[in-house]
Amino acid sequence: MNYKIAVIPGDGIGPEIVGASTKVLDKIGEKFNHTFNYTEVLAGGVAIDATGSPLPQETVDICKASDAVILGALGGPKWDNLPGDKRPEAGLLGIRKALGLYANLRPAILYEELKAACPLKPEIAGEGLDIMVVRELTGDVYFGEKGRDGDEAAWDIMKYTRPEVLRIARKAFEIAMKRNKKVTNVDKANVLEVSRFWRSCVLEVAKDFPEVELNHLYVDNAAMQLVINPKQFDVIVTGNLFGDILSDEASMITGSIGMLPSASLSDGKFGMYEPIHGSAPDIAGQDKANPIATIISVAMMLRFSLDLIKEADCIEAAVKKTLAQGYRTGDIYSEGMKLVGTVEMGQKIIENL
Ligand SMILES: NC(=O)c1ccc[n+]([C@@H]2O[C@H](COP(=O)([O-])OP(=O)(O)OC[C@H]3O[C@@H](n4cnc5c(N)ncnc54)[C@H](O)[C@@H]3O)[C@@H](O)[C@H]2O)c1
Ligand SMILES: CC(C)[C@H](C(=O)O)[C@@H](O)C(=O)O
Ligand SMILES: [Mg+2]
Repeated sequence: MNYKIAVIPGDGIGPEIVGASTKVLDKIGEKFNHTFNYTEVLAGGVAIDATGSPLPQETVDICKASDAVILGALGGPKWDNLPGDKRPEAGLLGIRKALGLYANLRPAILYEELKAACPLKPEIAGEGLDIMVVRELTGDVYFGEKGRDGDEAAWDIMKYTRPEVLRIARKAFEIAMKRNKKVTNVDKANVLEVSRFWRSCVLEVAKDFPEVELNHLYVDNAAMQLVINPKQFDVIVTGNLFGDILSDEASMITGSIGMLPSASLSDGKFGMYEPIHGSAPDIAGQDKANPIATIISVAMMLRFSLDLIKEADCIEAAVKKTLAQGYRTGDIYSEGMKLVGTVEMGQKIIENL
């Protein structure tokens, strides 16, 4: 089969990690007889430099005409002083919104091989830690009304509508039905009206899933529970802002932010696949970035958007094998392991496909 893939390398380490993952995908194509046709498009800082806009219309059009999108990371210090709507990050929010990608699945899995990189005590992290953070991605304070009154005040309105909450809650319950049938709703319903509303919508959807156990945590408690008892979680469903923060926290439990992939999905098969981390300006261009989050994001693309399950399994198995052989980028390195760069990590994974 032939597949059309839009590729947004972006800024900082973006081109390095995306380069490693498309090489993995090419090898999968060879092995399983598929052709992946890439169209590289601009977004973020590099798009600002080339076109003046963080999200050129051409990028949106090409993404819409593709089967799926792979994104590296957008943003960096060079563009930090631009006004909000001109920043690289506005390009990321814009593409998520334009493609209707309301459900962001961020699986935090602690690989057996990476136990030494997990900062939690072994008895806390335990065996087989596997959490799915389902983050709402096109609403909340990210997309509410914004304003600024000169030097006096500024505001970003936190708002959710009923259809927005119902659809993300449904997604979370459907995912839980295929896992351990437990959903933890995370909000701040003790303080925020928007959270009380969110929770009432989640409760409404829960009625359609009587087999799923539902509990609720306030976000501050959830942040604490993630480090004291992460094994209690199966699926976490939460809003855009809380999900952003909690998924970075969950990523560290897996050893590094360089390990956490994500799928940003709409209702159909289409999706954008992006690591949860950023452009890591501190290590950009130095062959130090861990490409695994992006490579596993590509496996998620094969699984969710292209229905290529064997191929996705093959990538995930190759990543595990490479870790079992002791290869580590700096972020997941521990004593006695073999330190490799981005390129070599990618090559080892390809050899293990
Ligand atoms: N999806 C995205 O495009 C995305 C996500 C988060 C942040 N950002 C942007 O990226 C820029 C930098 O943000 P930040 O520094 O807060 O977060 P970051 O995730 O880029 O980096 C945080 C820390 O994690 C490390 N790190 C991140 N990814 C890594 C990897 N693959 N391998 C090894 N180490 C890795 C970095 O070196 C850094 O020390 C900002 O402009 C921010 O807005 C973009
Ligand atoms: C860069 C930023 C807009 C983005 C977000 O907050 O969604 C990032 O932190 C992420 O987690 O994908
Ligand atoms: Mg984030």
